[in-house]
This record gives sequence, structure tokens and C-alpha cells, in this order.
Amino acid sequence: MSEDKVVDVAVGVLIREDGRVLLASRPEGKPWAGYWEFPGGKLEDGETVHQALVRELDEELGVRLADSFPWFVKEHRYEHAHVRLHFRRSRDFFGEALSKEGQDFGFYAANERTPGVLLPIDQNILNRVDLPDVWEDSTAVLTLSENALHATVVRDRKYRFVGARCGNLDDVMKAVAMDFDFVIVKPEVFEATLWKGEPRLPTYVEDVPASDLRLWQDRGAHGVKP
Ligand SMILES: Nc1nc2c([nH]c(=O)n2[C@@H]2O[C@H](COP(=O)(O)OP(=O)(O)OP(=O)(O)O)[C@@H](O)[C@H]2O)c(=O)[nH]1
Repeated sequence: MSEDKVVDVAVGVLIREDGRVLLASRPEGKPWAGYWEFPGGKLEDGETVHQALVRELDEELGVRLADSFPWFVKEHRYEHAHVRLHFRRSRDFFGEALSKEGQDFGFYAANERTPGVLLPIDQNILNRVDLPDVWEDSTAVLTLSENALHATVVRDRKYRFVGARCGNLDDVMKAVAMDFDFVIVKPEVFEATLWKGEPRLPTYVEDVPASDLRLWQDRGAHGVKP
């Protein structure tokens, strides 16, 4: 099979104080025009993901992004392109959004209906915004052991989030293939579960204090499980 060209895309998950996330419709003239998405766009030469986001948010919506955290990387093949989406979260942004390219936009929670349909992979990702930064045991979450990655798992509808404990990148990629929502890793294997320095799923680091949250988020973790 020939390798198709992969397009790197910076995607911003801007979370307001009430937990709602900025979503916008895709402008006319682009593939999937009119579908809703997280703001972002293709990386330009030499840009980091954060720099691309700062530029795209300013260009598309007039929003100033101060800081952002790495979240995870998701690959998807569309008819028009094979994209590698680098998602980053932010709670640190300023300015009233403006429709600079004729888009509709607004802040929405995962359980709210957007005026238009979200891009195919974005609905699942919007759901993950509600994963807490500091782990809370919940009846809505199913955590599977590493062994489960080698067995057939029936995705039970009563669970909103399904994740697995992972010891290495190979296990994480299995969890990605099974469309799990998160992984839990030990601090000593955290680096070994990253793909080129970035997580492939929201990643909790286990057995570390909640006070180290910021430190782990700077390194790419979603959160901590004390
Ligand atoms: N911005 C954004 N793009 C997404 C999301 N989900 C997703 O699959 N994509 C895909 O990532 C690619 C982003 O490209 P784009 O066309 O929006 O980028 P751009 O603004 O730099 O485009 P341009 O170079 O045509 O102006 C598209 O193929 C789009 O379908 C998302 O949530 N936000």
C-alpha cells in the first residue's frame, strides 16, 4: 500500500468557565462546508501546534489564545485528505469571538445540540471534554485492565467513557483502534506510551498527587489519578 501524504492540523478545544466548548461551522468552499468543528487549521512550515492555533483563532474568529495544553493526536482518512489532528485544550483565551469567515459559532456542552452536524470524529471527542482532570470514580466510567486489550470487549451502553490501563505504546494503539476514550498509565512508563512525544488518547498518570496536575499536563497528560 502506498503511503499517502499526511496533513498535520492544529485543533483547539477552548473551554469556557461553565465547561462549554467553542465550536464553529466550516466556511463555504472548504471540504465538509457547513459541518461544525473545533476551530483550527493546517500547520504552516516551521510552526508548532500552539503557534498554528494562535494564528488560526485570530484569523478565523478574532480570539486571542494565551496558553494551551497538549491533549492527544488523532488520525483520520477522509476522501479529500489523510489528516493528523493535534488536539490541544485551553482555558486561557480572550476576546469576543467574531465571524471573520462567515461561520456560525458558539459555546456548547457535549450534551447540547449544535445548529449543524459535527464532523464525523468530533462528537466523540467533544464527549471527552467532560473527563475530569483529577480522576473521580464514577459509574459512567469503565476501566479495563491491560489484559482486556487482548480480548473482545463489548462496549456497554451504560458507560459514557471506556478506557484501559496501558503499559506501552503498543497497548495504547490497541486502545485507539478500539475507540476507547482514555488510558491510564504509571508515571514511569508515561514517556513510553507517547507517539513522537504526544499522547494518542487522553492519558491519566496513576499514583501521583493531585498537586502535580499542572506538571503532568505540561508533559501531555490529560490528568492525574492520585
Ligand atoms: N479545524 C478542524 N479541522 C478538523 C476537525 N476535525 C477534522 O477532521 N478536521 C479536518 O482537518 C482538516 C483541517 O483543514 P482546514 O481546511 O480546516 O484547514 P485550513 O483552515 O488551514 O484550510 P485552508 O488551507 O484550506 O485555508 C480538514 O480536513 C478537516 O476536515 C476539527 O475539529 N477542526
